[in-house]
Amino acid sequence: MTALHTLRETARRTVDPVYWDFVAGGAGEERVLADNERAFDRYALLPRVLRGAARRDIRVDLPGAPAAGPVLVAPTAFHRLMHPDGERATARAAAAEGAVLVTGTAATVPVGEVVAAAREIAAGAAVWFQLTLHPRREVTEALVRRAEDAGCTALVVTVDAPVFGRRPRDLRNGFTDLPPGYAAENMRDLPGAPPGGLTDIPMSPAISWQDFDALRAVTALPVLVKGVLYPADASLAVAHGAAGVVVSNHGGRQCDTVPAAVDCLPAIAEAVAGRVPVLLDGGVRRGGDVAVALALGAAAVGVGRPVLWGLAADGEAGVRRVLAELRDDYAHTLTLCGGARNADLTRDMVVRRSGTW
Ligand SMILES: Cc1cc2nc3c(=O)[nH]c(=O)nc-3n(C[C@H](O)[C@H](O)[C@H](O)COP(=O)(O)O)c2cc1C
Ligand SMILES: CC(C)CC(=O)C(=O)O
Repeated sequence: MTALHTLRETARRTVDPVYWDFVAGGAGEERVLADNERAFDRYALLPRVLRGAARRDIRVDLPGAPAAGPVLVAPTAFHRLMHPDGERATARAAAAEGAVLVTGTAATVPVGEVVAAAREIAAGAAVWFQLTLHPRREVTEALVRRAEDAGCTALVVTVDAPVFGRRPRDLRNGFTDLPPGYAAENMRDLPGAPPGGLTDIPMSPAISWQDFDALRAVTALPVLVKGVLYPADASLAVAHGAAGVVVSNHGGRQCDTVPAAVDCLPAIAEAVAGRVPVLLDGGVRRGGDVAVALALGAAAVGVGRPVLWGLAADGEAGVRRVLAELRDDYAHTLTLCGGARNADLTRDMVVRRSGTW
């Protein structure tokens, strides 16, 4: 069992089973959830040798995060369900490990406190804000102002949630709202918006690129688009001024009939053609997965559930262990593949693992 899997099992024993199901589960029959991880087993790396790769540097320049580590904390809702310190602990851990933290609309600690917690650990810590666009633009704008005032350095707009995914575990458990004392704090007291319960996260199928353009008009922050699987949508995102594209199927929590995230990466990297960074999340569980994603064209990867395992198992220290393990395992894999820099991992080094055709 890897270090991450040990933390997962500790978390499973620690967390209320209803909250565990919320985190661990996915939409429908959880086919996509399973496939995100399994897909990485279908790829193998062909190492290069004798490349004189002694001076390793795995940093990457991302929007609002120069010299970031290649593993980001993907935005996940309601960290206080995992640990009383919630997003505060996650922020401190991410800052300590040099990882970009994406906090967001559904955080249970207000964004100002999250950024302050990160900056207490490292003055230059980068925190991005995940935004779910509200059909009423003034609500979105008020949320953006909160993120800007807090000191977030980029926005990440989630585009794969026009409606909430149908998640059988949550339906069976009756997990339809947050327990008393917990709220999506950033949604509190917004003009005309409801008070910040689970169902108050604004999801609307009416949102379009026009809303995206309207968002860009009210902020100077770089805006990434998260949840793209269709290559032409990645091109559209670039055309609409996106600063980055995140290939993601929302960790298998939305549509249960889409491909594994990593399988969508090459076509999107091709469509974007280096104009903006392409990121990937979904199923990343080891350094080799990070290496495969980078070789297939990702500039960096996000991790969702493993961070929550670490948080539930051991708070800030647990999240640090997860991020350090993935970073160090990636760096080790890079060296084993003859690379010193992320760019040394190239697409021709990725092959199908035998027996998985
Ligand atoms: C419990 C949980 C909550 C999530 N909440 C959000 C969210 O609020 N906004 C969002 O864009 N993505 C959300 N995601 C999706 C993650 O950002 C990410 O796409 C996914 O977790 C990556 O897959 P992984 O968990 O296999 O690493 C959530 C995922 C989980 C597991
Ligand atoms: C509360 C939700 C908006 C969080 C989410 O995106 C998810 O559970 O996948």
